[in-house]
Amino acid sequence: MTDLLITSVRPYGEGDPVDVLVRDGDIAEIGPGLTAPDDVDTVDGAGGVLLPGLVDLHTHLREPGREDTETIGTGSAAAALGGFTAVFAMANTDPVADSPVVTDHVWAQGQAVGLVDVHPVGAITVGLGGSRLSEMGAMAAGAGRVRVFSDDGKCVDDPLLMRRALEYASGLGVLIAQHAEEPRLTVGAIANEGATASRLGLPGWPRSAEESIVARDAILARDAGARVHICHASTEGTVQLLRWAKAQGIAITAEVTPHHLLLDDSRLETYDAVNKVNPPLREIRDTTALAGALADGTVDCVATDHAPHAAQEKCCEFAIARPGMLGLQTSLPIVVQTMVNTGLLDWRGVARVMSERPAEIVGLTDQGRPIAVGEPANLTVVDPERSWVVESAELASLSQNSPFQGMTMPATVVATVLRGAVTTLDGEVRWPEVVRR
Ligand SMILES: NC(=O)N[C@@H](CC(=O)O)C(=O)O
Ligand SMILES: [Zn+2]
Ligand SMILES: [Zn+2]
Repeated sequence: MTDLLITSVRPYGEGDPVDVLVRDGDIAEIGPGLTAPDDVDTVDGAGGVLLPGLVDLHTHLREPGREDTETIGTGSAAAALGGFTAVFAMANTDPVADSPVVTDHVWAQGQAVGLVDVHPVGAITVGLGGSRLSEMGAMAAGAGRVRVFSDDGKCVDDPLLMRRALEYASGLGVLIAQHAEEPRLTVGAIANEGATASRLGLPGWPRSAEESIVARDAILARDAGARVHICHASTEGTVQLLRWAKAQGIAITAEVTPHHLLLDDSRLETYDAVNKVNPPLREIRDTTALAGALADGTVDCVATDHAPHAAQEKCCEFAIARPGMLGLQTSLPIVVQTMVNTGLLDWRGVARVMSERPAEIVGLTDQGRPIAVGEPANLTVVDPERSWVVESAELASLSQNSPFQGMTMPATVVATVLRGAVTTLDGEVRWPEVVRR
């Protein structure tokens, strides 16, 4: 059965436009002038770029516990509109995703929604408490097949516990993802420690809080023979440490967020808490180092750290506002702006950092695949020329804390395809069936 014909797209932005025919969820034919039966679903690519479906290793979907700010349904819609076919939902929910009860629910609910594969991240420690390891094996063996564990939102700061987590994870073949923040160095901290924070009277969050943990964990991973992944790398020093660690053959990987590529702490002048995030926005030298590192592979991939918060948690004093920013619907255009339009990456590079590498890091075998006959049709069509203006209220998320409000994005996700089914087209979600949102 033919599912779908995508016309006039340029895989990886290369060569002349071709058509792509999808059958039974897989790519069946690629070439110019393909035809399909009349009743087949079609997407007009209009000469746009075809990428493998995007994969996000770091999102917060807030279900269970804070369904007033996001659900697996609304978060899935935002993800699909952003070009994603798989996302990893962090464990800092309520209850915490520290048991198969929660992780299996997240997986099952994501499948019931059907817009994007929602892979649960399991907590490393019980209740994110930082003192006792969770039952990683039970979560890995459950229906949610958890393959990434993280206490994100909190750092696993106890070095002995981190060592044990790495050893345990390496035996299970799963990945530990660290929120690198030495908590003793960030007590009361809210903005990057530097000139801007001093001028604005905001307590500083020093780079050393991140870098000391990155260095420590690289060494712990080396000695455990384990892999470690660094969440939301934000400093020039972290880039240098990653470069050093990779040169030693340490199995360390890292992600950077779109906001840490584009924004710096000069945004804080307004005291608008939409710019509050953890780790904080840094300085130009950091954004420059991160972009260079993403281009040369020192930083492996982009991850959104999509972190929805309610209005009352953001429209308040900077000091008490929650940290976090929306990211799913703006990530691809920001990568275009910071990496493609600057000449740092071509579209092959975008496919690498937003799909192939993240899929590889977590061992997804059906995502981040080549655009080729016989491969699963997880695809994203991008119009690289069509710009749009961010209106937070119009994003699919239940929350509106986008720091990109009012900014012009240089590129548009035209369509997203999950296993041959169109999940979004021209900014509209195609809900597979009536589901709870
Ligand atoms: N990034 C953030 O500022 N906030 C995240 C937690 C986290 O990613 O550390 C959240 O859950 O809101
Ligand atoms: Zn974090
Ligand atoms: Zn996070």
